[in-house]
This record gives sequence, structure tokens and C-alpha cells, in this order.
Amino acid sequence: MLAAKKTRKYNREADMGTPSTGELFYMRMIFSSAKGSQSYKDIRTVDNVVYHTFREACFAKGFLGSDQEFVGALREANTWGTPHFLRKLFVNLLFMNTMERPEYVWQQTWRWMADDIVFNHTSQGYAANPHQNKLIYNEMTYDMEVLAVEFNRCYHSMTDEQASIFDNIMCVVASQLGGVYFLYGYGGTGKKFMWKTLSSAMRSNGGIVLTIASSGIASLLLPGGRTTHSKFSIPVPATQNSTCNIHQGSDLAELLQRTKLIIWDEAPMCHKFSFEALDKILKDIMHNDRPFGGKVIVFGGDFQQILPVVPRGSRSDIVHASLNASYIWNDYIGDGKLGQPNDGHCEITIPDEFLIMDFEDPIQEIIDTTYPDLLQNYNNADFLQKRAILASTKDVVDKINDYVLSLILGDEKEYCSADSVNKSDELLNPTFGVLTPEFLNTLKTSGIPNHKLRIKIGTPIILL
Ligand SMILES: Nc1ncnc2c1ncn2[C@@H]1O[C@H](COP(=O)(O)OP(=O)(O)OP(=O)(O)O)[C@@H](O)[C@H]1O
Repeated sequence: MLAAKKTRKYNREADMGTPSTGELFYMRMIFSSAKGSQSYKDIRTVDNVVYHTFREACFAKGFLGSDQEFVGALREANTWGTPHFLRKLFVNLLFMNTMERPEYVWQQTWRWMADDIVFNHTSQGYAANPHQNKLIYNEMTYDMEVLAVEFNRCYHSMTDEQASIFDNIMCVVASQLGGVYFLYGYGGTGKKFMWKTLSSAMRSNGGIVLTIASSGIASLLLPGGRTTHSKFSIPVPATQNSTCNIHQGSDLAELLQRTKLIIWDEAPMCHKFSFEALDKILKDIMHNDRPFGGKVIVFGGDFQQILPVVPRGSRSDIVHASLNASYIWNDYIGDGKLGQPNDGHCEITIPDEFLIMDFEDPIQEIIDTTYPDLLQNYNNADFLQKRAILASTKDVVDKINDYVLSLILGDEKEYCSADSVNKSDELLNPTFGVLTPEFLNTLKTSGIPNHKLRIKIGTPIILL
């Protein structure tokens, strides 16, 4: 008798199927208690409320659990497990097919499971990255609305000359015919301002623009700036036959293919072989023999600032290493002549209010004007931080230092350097051997401190 009962129960459960069969399972579950039902709608009606699905009707009847035990398990695991572990646990629970309302459990717990996703987005850049290319993804994540506002502000404050340069470059970018330009301007004439306007104009429309600079410090001042050597993998030192270490099909090659504009600031600081290396690799990557593979590239800088560093190079070595000694300058940029009437040398009038008109000793007057009441204030850091005297040569700096030191009361102490020629340099060039320490002590050039350092107690010193 017992055996017969067990068999019947087993058959009833088998008839009902499993929750994975969906609505069929819940219909069968509720059907057994829906006495006198004449339609499907009657079966889904519990206490005069018509439910949308059989499952909801089962809940209303109290046939199904609340799944709180699963929410509780995930909550507890969240206190010690990683989001990755929680996701695996949730998937295991789904496979066990014991949750009555998986979507309810998901709603309650998904935040714990997704805790690391934002971090992955920002730090690695490839989560949810539709391009599958981290470099392109990084270039596309600028806030376009903020940049559009910045572009409008910059564009409206541009001078006529700046606006015409901007319009010309944007026209060439729009045509995508390619072009190589050099924006020449003295310090403070708004070159970086131009880069900011160009990059915000492009990025606010989803275009890719690479802003690079020859030096690390200059790259920090550019929006999204990087150094040229790190961005384009330019070998150090670059030689005549160097090319950039960029492989066809790599992320960087793909980024360069999609780039619409390249801005290279402080270009005169770089060796001409660096530009030539980029020219060669872009022609190769773009399969295009036009200058820089048909890309629009704008160099900028001031040849009166820093030129490339050539170790132990003479003046002619340095000039020969700079951009305007390269085929790029002659063939791509033009004849290298400056076109504006004020380019080259011109005279400017400094307004009277910036000038010291009345003086007997110029050094004394400059110090009295810049540092009034110096003797009462030379220990006051705030007073010193707000003032500076710019000098054109080291001789003038020494004269100013000597004068200020003579004003400060107290005994003077002198510290001397120990100069000698490095023996390895002597092997490279025997003429270094005849340089005596006495001669070295007389040298006063930029880059090395003077032989004698004279200070008094309380003398302000800047450590660099
Ligand atoms: N049209 C303009 N409207 C408002 N500010 C401007 C404009 N042009 C330049 N400036 C401002 O002038 C200052 C100097 O400009 P910027 O730094 O761009 O010069 P630069 O030519 O890059 O100088 P350097 O060669 O020394 O790097 C900046 O503060 C910049 O914002």
C-alpha cells in the first residue's frame, strides 16, 4: 500500500515538471487548487484579483517562497567575497534552478556584483569598450559638452590672426587632404591657446586629435598631452635610419589611422631625425606616400627658445640637427621664410609705468623697487614668494646677488666647489687633459653653479 502511494506521488511531481518549464509548471501548481475554474483567467484569479501570470498567482496564493534566503546568502558573501566571486555564486544559484524569482534576487543584489565595474572602466579602459582598442577608447572618453563650452569661450576670445590660423587648419582637417604646418610664435603669443582651441573643437565633435610635445614639462600644459617619444615610440637617440616602433595592426597603428589631427608643440626642441622617423612610419601605416602619410600635422614652437641638445655639439651641429635643417622643412612646410611683417626682429615700446626712469645705480634701484624694505623682510617667505627679478645674463644675476648680500648684516661665509676633469672624458678627447682646476673655477655658465658660493646667516636660498 505504502509503495503504491509513493509511486503515485512521484508521478504527480513528474507531471508538474520543474520550474524551468516556466508558466506551464506554475499553471499546473495552481490548477490543483483552483476549484470550479472555467477559464485560464479564472485560474489566474486569486481573491478576486486577476494576475498577469500563473507565477504571480502562485505567489499570491503563498505557494512560492520569498527567495530571501538567496538574497541573504549573497549579502553575507558580499562582506568577505569579491564582486567577481559574487557573480560566480549568482550564476551557480541560477544553475541550481531553486530560485523562485531570480530577477527579484538580481534586483536586490546586482549592485554588490557590479561594484568593480566602474573601477575597471576608469583604470583599464577596456571594460565595455566598443572599440576593443584601449587607446582609441581613451581618446573618445572626453566630455564633449564641457569641451564644446570651452571651445566657444576660446574661439570668441581669439584675435583675428589666431582665428584665421584656426579656420585654415580646421578647413584642411575637414577636407582630410593632409598638410604639414608650422605655427611660429614668440613665447606667450598664444600657441598653447591655439592647441587648446583646436583640440576642444575636434574632441567636442568626437574627432581624434593627438596633442604631443617634445618635452615632458611642455606636454603637461597641453590638454591630454604626452611626450612625442612616449606617444610614437620614437627611439632614443634617433638616427637617420630610425623609424618609430609601431607595428601594423597594433592598437597604436589603428589610433594613428583614425587620428584627424596631430599637434606637436615645442617642435624646435626635437632632433630632426625624430620628425623623419614619424614621417616614415606614418607613410607605412597609412600606405600613403604623401607627407606624414597624408595626415594633418601642425608643429609649433619658437626657434629662439630651446634647440635640440647635441652632446658636445658646436653651434652648427645644433642648427644642423633642428627641424628646419630637415627635408621636412624644405619639402613639406615651405621655404622656411616667415610671412608676417612683424616676424623676425621688431621694436616694441614698453609703457612708462613699467619702467624705472630715475636712478643712479641701476642694480640698487631695481632691488629697492622690487623688494622695498628688504632688510625688514628678507626672512619673510611670503614677501619673497611674491617678487622676482628676471635677468638676461648670469653676470647680472651675480651682481644682484652680491649687492643683496652686502646689504644683509652679519659675517659672510664662502664655500668653494672642487672642480676637476673626468678621466674618462680625458680619454675621449686629450685636450680635456690640459684644463686646469684654476681655469674651471673661473667658468660662470648656465647649468653649473659658480665656483664660490657666498652666504650669510639668514640669506634666502632656493634649492632646485
Ligand atoms: N586670444 C586669447 N584670448 C585670451 N587669452 C589668450 C589669448 N591668446 C593667448 N592667451 C593667453 O596668453 C597666455 C600665453 O599664451 P600661451 O601659453 O598660449 O603662449 P605660448 O605661445 O604657448 O607661450 P610659450 O611659447 O612660452 O609656451 C596664456 O595664459 C593664454 O591663455
